[in-house]
Amino acid sequence: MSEIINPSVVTIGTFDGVHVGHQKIIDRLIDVAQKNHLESAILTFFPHPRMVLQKEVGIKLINTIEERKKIIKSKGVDHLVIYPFTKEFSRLTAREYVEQILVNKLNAKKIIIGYDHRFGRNRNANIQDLKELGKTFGFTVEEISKQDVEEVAVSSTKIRKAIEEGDIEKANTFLGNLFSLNGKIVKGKSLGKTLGFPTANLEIKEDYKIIPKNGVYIVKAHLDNKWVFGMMNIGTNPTVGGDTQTIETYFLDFSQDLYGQELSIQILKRIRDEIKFGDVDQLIEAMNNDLNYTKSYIQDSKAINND
Ligand SMILES: Cc1cc2nc3c(=O)[nH]c(=O)nc-3n(C[C@H](O)[C@H](O)[C@H](O)COP(=O)(O)O)c2cc1C
Ligand SMILES: Nc1ncnc2c1ncn2[C@@H]1O[C@H](COP(=O)(O)OP(=O)(O)O)[C@@H](O)[C@H]1O
Repeated sequence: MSEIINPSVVTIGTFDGVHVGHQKIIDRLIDVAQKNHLESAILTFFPHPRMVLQKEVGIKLINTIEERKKIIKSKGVDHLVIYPFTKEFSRLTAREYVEQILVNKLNAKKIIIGYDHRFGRNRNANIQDLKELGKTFGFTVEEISKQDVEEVAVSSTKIRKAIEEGDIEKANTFLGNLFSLNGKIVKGKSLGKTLGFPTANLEIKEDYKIIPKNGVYIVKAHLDNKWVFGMMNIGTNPTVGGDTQTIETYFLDFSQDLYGQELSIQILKRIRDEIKFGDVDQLIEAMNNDLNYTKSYIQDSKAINND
């Protein structure tokens, strides 16, 4: 973790999704920073505390740590400080944590924090304790109200649920952005080309990334300096006897080799469930229907966005 030399205003949290509720806190953080001539910093823990303390839960996150870094940077926050959350770290007392991290490493002069934030060994300390420690260490504490905190927590949970149910449009509305999957294009079973629909297989290295419900989706990706639309299948390819989950996209009006490339694929809309067809001809017919549906979606969205 890098140290922040200049005095800062800090907020602490996971910020999973960096959604419209988080955006309000980020706006506040930047506003306080500017008015007080401080640098703005978000302190986040990675791996997520629940990944370390409750491994069995297997939590899924909307953003990988790399995705979160990128989005937060794009919002104009000066520092995203990622502190490695370990069992040893979780045993620091509240005072040790405040002194070692918030004061010595982040040089915090102001801390913006939820009314119910708890910290230190066994989550012993609360916002009142933080205010007291502020008197010793020279920072002040600004509280985020119950209502604002609940809005944020509820929408991260709501977004995860919407993604798991395949309701990408709802997730995108809450995110104020398009949900995306990022990874590398790898070789598949080499069946796609024979079906007339070559598909780029996306390999996501982070096992904690949330994956939408199996099914077919309209997507877009930035390839070769332009936006290309595609249709993505998430599933096990039951028609051709597959059994492991793959994420594969056929890109429209595109014919280049994508193997080995890092791709960011943004998901726009769900089309249908993945189906186990009786034979490959039925699958091809369904893919052609998906193609027609996708083309008319693109036409309509072009009419709306005028691009
Ligand atoms: C738009 C689209 C829809 C698809 N729908 C289904 C489906 O409903 N059922 C299915 O078994 N496979 C479906 N597939 C997956 C094909 O079976 C898959 O593309 C084929 O197995 C090629 O795999 P490969 O890329 O590993 O060669 C779909 C693929 C695409 C691109
Ligand atoms: N329109 C396209 N959409 C997706 N991939 C394409 C397209 N045109 C060419 N490709 C290339 O073809 C590969 C997919 O071919 P495919 O026969 O499905 O093989 P495999 O399943 O072994 O990856 C992609 O990874 C990409 O490199």
